Amino acid sequence: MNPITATNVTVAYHRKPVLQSINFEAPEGKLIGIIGPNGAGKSTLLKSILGLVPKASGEVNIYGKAYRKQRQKVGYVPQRGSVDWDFPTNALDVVLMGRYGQIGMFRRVKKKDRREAMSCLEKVGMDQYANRQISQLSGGQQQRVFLARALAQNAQVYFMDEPFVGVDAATEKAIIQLLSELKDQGKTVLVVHHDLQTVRDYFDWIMLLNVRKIAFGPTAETFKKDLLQKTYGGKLTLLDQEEEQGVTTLA
Ligand SMILES: Nc1ncnc2c1ncn2[C@@H]1O[C@H](COP(=O)(O)OP(=O)(O)OP(=O)(O)O)[C@@H](O)[C@H]1O
Repeated sequence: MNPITATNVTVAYHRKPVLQSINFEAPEGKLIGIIGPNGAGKSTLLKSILGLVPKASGEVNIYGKAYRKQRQKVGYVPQRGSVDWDFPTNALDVVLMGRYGQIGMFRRVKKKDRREAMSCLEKVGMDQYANRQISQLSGGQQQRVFLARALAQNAQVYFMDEPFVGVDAATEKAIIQLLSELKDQGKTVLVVHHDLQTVRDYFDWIMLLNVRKIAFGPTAETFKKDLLQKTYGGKLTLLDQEEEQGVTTLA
């Protein structure tokens, strides 16, 4: 069964549609990039799937059922800028929050949960910061803690909103390693992504989005100049310049 099925999803802010009639079926066990210009609706697509913004119409199913029935199967790494980092909590507690689906809101956190959470922090190289307040971590370290929280959830489908923004090369590598481990475990990961240069290396499939779905398919067939032109419009001249400089190679 497909991990995500979106049917006719339309979202409007103040009556202005920012996503229009989006249909897609995401294949299982793939790393999927969502690509498109600023304001294309990429974050809104993730939020509408997770029920964080209301849909004007349409429906999304996770493994055939509404999201509210499948919460435990879904992990979300929000955009770093959208999180209140002054919230007084330490890194380990943030990761433990990821386990509440399994612990149950009103049951006590057991040693096993702490061990699991610590091992997730270890996987992202943050175990030595377990007791540090999250406001006292660097941007890249905060991002790693959020990834650890998603790991602790042990979900089947992950949504990540620009996880590579503002992180150093080592963190970017760590995230990519983690994504490929999730994929090896048969999990499906949707990632909002900006850097066109890395699309081909990072993703098996991509969605090109600009209010409407322009294309969705295997990267080799979809990361094409004509489709990118349709997605980015006039802004693609910038890509052409990069191509001339040998920075981006478009098929
Ligand atoms: N809470 C909101 N209220 C009103 N309009 C919003 C809100 N959030 C987003 N928008 C508008 O919806 C459109 C899509 O925004 P969204 O953040 O989904 O785009 P995006 O593709 O993720 O952009 P970026 O690449 O810049 O992060 C934009 O025009 C934005 O201004």
